[in-house]
Amino acid sequence: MNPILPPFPHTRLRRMRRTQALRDLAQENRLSVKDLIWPIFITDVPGADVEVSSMPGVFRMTLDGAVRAAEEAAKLGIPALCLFPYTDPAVKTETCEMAWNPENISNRVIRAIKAEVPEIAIMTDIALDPYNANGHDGLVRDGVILNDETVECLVKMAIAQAEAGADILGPSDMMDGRIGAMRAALEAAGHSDVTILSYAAKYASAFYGPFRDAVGATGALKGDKKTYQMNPANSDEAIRLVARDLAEGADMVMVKPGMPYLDICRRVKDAFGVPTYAYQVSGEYAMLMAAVKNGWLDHDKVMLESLMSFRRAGCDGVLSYFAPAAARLLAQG
Ligand SMILES: NCc1[nH]cc(CCC(=O)O)c1CC(=O)O
Repeated sequence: MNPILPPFPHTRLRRMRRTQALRDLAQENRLSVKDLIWPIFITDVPGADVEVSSMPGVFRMTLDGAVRAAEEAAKLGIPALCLFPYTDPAVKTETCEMAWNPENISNRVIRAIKAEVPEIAIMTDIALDPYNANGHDGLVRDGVILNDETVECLVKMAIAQAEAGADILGPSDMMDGRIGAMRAALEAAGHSDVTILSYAAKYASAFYGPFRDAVGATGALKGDKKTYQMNPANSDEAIRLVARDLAEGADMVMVKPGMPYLDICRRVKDAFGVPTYAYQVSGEYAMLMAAVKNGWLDHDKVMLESLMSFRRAGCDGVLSYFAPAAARLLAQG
């Protein structure tokens, strides 16, 4: 861009900011309820359907609660829900079989929502951590996260979710080769319409802390995820990962976390022009809500400003725990 800018006073940039009507006309980006994906935590553990202490206003839901959330999302116009299971430590094993069990909580919730509110798109999470005694996204042997063996498990998980009726599969595991393996397996199993939103540029971030509380992984996780999630210092590597996942058959890509990585969102959108999403993760939500609770920030204003920042950075949409609150506010105009 090469702006033509005659000298002052011919140019007075404040002219276009004088009234709301002029500001509306000059506005470059807009935030709509249609840009939102609402992540929810689901559980079948009795008594676990409570507020997540580090995420004020976010509650784990039972199957019935999740169906009600889908009804609410439909009423508000939110196009998609993303499901994250909180599991009983007793079902977590080192081999993670529960991850591809058609009767696990995620797959039951997918079927229940699809039966009651079919118009809502259901996104899933594909990674072994909710079912892994080690808390890692992949199988662990002698302290090493196994890539190829994990991919086989992830493919089984993907097929089980597709069979349950998921619309969007969200591999969040960061193993190499998983998108291609899943795409081939989906085609072979007759699920050629199931979309993949790859967590392509997912960083080893400290901002996931509250999420690990929400899904009950905090105690289980041994060590960190730095051998598979990205180094927060890297940017070119994100471009290579996105290129790789698109080449393997991803329909959409994600950058995660969101606000500390808006530069990556912009680079990805400019480089590829594909449907690009950001995940405003649990720690970002917790951070804003903590300041709101202290009376230091205005809830509605920071919520909308933070969500708009993703649109300005080139994102087509955003996964956010603020989705229902933002949708209600956007409906008021
Ligand atoms: N596969 C796990 C997964 N999927 C989504 C999140 C984080 C989401 C959030 O913080 O809101 C994580 C956590 C992690 O990688 O440890």
